[in-house]
Amino acid sequence: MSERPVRAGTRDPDALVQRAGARGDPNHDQHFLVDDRVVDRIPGYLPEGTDRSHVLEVGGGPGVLTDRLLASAPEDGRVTVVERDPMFAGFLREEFADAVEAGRLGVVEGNALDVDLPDDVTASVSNLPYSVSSKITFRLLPLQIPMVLMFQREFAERMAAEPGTSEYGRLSVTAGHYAGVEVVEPVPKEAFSPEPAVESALVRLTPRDPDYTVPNADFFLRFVTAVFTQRRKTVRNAIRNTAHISELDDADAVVAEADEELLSARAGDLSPADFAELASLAWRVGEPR
Ligand SMILES: C[S@@+](CC[C@H](N)C(=O)[O-])C[C@H]1O[C@@H](n2cnc3c(N)ncnc32)[C@H](O)[C@@H]1O
Repeated sequence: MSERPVRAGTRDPDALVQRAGARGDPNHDQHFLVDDRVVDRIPGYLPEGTDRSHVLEVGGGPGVLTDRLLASAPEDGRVTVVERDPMFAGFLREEFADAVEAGRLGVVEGNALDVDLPDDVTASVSNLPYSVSSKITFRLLPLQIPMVLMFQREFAERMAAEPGTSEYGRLSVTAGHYAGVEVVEPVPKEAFSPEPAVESALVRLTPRDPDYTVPNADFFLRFVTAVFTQRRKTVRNAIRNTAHISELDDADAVVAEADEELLSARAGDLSPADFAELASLAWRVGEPR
């Protein structure tokens, strides 16, 4: 049995998994980082100048990332880790008992989708459970904090995609509404145990105001989602065909007033600002419910 090291930031991933006494269960999104070169780099991907006084980690597992986050926090800084699996939540409390006692680590046992989150978190660094990574991300994005999150690689590339590329879509526009999105490191399957079926990537999300304005953010996101469900159609037809999703009573009024160039394009060619122009018009004349 390996000893628990005293200094944060030095715990060996394999030893942690061993001490936790349980293998990761892929059916519960449990793929643990075991390549310490990758883990060591992760906290450094937060944007320069990030306030690290209270970092949120979603999905702590056996705590290899928790360990690095505690090590990279300022002396009076805190880490809160949310973990759904009671066995791993209990292990984290025990393994990091010193940090818990000192008030530097809080372990919240529960589902990150609905558990109360502390209202003073300043950043998030997480190796997310992939089956709910989108929902968790869109719960965190409105907090407008810098984040470094691990995703399935394909998902990460869709989030960061530019207009006109095949990866560009609903995800790129909606995530980009809250943050600048950059893929900072592709991570191979071998960095995890058990290995996931897909490749992964680390993404940096830097909060920012978009370079356009919209009268209602929820409606904008709904409108973008609706139009992208018909990405092969012209925007004109997509707006008409998806009024039930965007919840517009008068999609024809939108089409009658919109710019012809935007209407004859496909969704994948519109910039976020183009979407904002159309959504603003739809909000004004389309009788949104
Ligand atoms: C990919 S593992 C990451 C574990 C650890 N941070 C690491 O990097 O090795 C995801 C963790 O999230 C936990 N988890 C799964 N679904 C969750 C949810 N809805 N809310 C909170 N934690 C969840 C799993 O039990 C697992 O420990």
